[in-house]
Amino acid sequence: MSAELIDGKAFAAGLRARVAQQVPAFAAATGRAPGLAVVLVGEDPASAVYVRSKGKMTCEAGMESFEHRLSAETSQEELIALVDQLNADPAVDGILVQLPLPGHLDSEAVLLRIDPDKDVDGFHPFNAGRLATGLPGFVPCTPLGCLMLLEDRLGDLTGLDAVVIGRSNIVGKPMAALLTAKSCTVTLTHSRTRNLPHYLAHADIVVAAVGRADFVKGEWLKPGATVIDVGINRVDGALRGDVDFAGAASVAGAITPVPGGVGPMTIACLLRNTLVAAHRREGVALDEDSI
Ligand SMILES: Nc1nc2c(c(=O)[nH]1)N[C@@H](CN(C=O)c1ccc(C(=O)N[C@@H](CCC(=O)O)C(=O)O)cc1)CN2
Ligand SMILES: [Mg+2]
Repeated sequence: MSAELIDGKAFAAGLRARVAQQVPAFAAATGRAPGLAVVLVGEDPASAVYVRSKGKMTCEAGMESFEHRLSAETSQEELIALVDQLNADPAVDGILVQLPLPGHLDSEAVLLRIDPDKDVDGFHPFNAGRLATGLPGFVPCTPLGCLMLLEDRLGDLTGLDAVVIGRSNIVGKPMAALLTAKSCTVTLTHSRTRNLPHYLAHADIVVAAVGRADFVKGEWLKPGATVIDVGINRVDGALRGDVDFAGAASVAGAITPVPGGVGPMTIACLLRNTLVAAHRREGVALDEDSI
């Protein structure tokens, strides 16, 4: 292995500490802590772990956590009613509905119901549109975390060639928009792209979010590339990324591990977005770029 390891776990811990540092001043100005409501529907084991972590880290940052656990049989109307209640609650600055939802529920309609000013996941089409047009809004946590790791490693990204693999609304598309806003030359590829190695051969930055274990091979990479692996694939009880780590690590300049790379950044960025939402809602000044 010659690549440098990008320690997302350590970076995320630093980000959570910077968020926590800002909470007392907000509380002094408003008489309350920032509040995050997380909604879990059903018993998906991975989702339950993520929701527990979100609650724990929200409290550790000095913020208020409101957890809503609903049965797998919850109806669309009941879920929408809860979102309406959270939209109207002044103690709630951020609302997150844990995905995936059980199959009988309409995720798009639920996300559309969240007040865009409380949409700390950045999944509402209003915030997606703001990101696409370069206006301030909320950026989805996973691609925001990837961008922070990239800027920490590479500094100014201007002019770099970036290839994003995966076109989901949650990672691939917002990632491409963020890198475009940072003046990268971005190619958005996906599982159906013909001749992916052709595009990767020129990429200074690779973000893999395709959802297939070991999909990206080391020999496809440009030597020295910075590789961000968003994949969390469970194979025979172990976690695997979307990148063949051993092969890629002998070619890349730097790479995120799985676990311990992008994953921890997702929750840290959620806390960051909640802090930002609270300040914006209360009209309290915050230097958002310093966090
Ligand atoms: N409403 C949302 N739903 C989902 C999101 C999201 O951002 N908003 N993202 C994922 C799940 N997720 C957070 O919700 C998440 C995934 C992974 C991690 C993480 O820390 N992963 C660890 C490994 C953990 C493990 O062993 O499973 C790592 O990569 O090191 C945190 C949060 C889908 N749903
Ligand atoms: Mg995510």
